[in-house]
Amino acid sequence: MSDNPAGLVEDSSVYRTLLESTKAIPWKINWRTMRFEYIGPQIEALLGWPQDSWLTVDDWATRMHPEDRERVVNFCVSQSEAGVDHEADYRALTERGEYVWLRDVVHVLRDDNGDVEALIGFMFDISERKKTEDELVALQKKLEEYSYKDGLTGVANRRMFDTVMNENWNDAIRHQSSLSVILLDIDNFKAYNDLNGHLQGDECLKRIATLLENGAQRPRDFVARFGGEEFVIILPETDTPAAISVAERCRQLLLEEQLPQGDSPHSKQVTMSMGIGTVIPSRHDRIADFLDLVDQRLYKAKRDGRNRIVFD
Ligand SMILES: Nc1nc2c(ncn2[C@@H]2O[C@H](COP(=O)(O)OP(=O)(O)OP(=O)(O)O)[C@@H](O)[C@H]2O)c(=O)[nH]1
Repeated sequence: MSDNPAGLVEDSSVYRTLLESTKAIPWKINWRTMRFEYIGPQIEALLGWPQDSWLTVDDWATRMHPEDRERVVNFCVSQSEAGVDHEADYRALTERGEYVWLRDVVHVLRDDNGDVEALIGFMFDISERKKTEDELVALQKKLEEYSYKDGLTGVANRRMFDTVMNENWNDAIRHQSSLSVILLDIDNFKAYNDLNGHLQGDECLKRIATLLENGAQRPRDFVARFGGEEFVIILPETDTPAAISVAERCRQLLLEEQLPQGDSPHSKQVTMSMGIGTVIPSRHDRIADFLDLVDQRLYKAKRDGRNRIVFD
């Protein structure tokens, strides 16, 4: 029987062939001299730098993205000093000036005294994986956005309105400040859709959403789509006269847009009706009651002939 029971090949050329035919790039660094003792020839195909240009750890560190360098070098040095195997992801500079995402998997070798002697490892090209990760992060962000944005108009949706309204309500209780809300409904929008088509109706909703965002100018003012052809504006720290002037500004902006109503018997131009409410809420008041009151005013504006603002 052989004295090599594991069947390990003793001819080092076999190992070399194996190492140099993998996609991962093998390397070895002498920890005392901080010089490369070996790096696989595959490095040239991946990064463009010739195999014999990798002399010291400085060649490794300087060919790293400046944003990754300090973090990765500090991490690898501290792990190596502690004798801990580790991995690090970073962007490596190519000879053409581009960057490739690498994962370095590092194994720490110790001598008989237990002192760190060398580092050996493999570099893996993880660009594809990173790309997928980045795409997933972007997708996740989009999904989060969709969960609080109205898909058609891009302003906040009803769910977001509920959250923001709650925050402002509590804030107004705490500071005993005036909180105003404007509820707006496009007039005769059914007729608009019937006359101009649903797509044109969608366009009209988008333009009105943009215009409302321009009309409510303070940083904490907040516009949301309340549902269908109804929008809502929250105006924190705003009394009734100030809320009326925001509503008037929005109405004015809509008139300036001159959106034709189509061949409608109602009016030549798209208009909207608005209800305004202002409250300095106490702990006993309920948001739903306040919104009901504003809604009643909006419907009073409709009943009184539309294209108007009702605030009491
Ligand atoms: N194009 C489009 N239309 C919508 C959307 N959401 C709601 N609508 C339409 O808005 C119209 C609302 O009609 P009604 O509730 O009868 O009110 P109105 O015709 O505006 O009449 P008043 O509010 O009384 O002035 C309906 O025809 C809905 O189909 C949307 O996302 N896109």
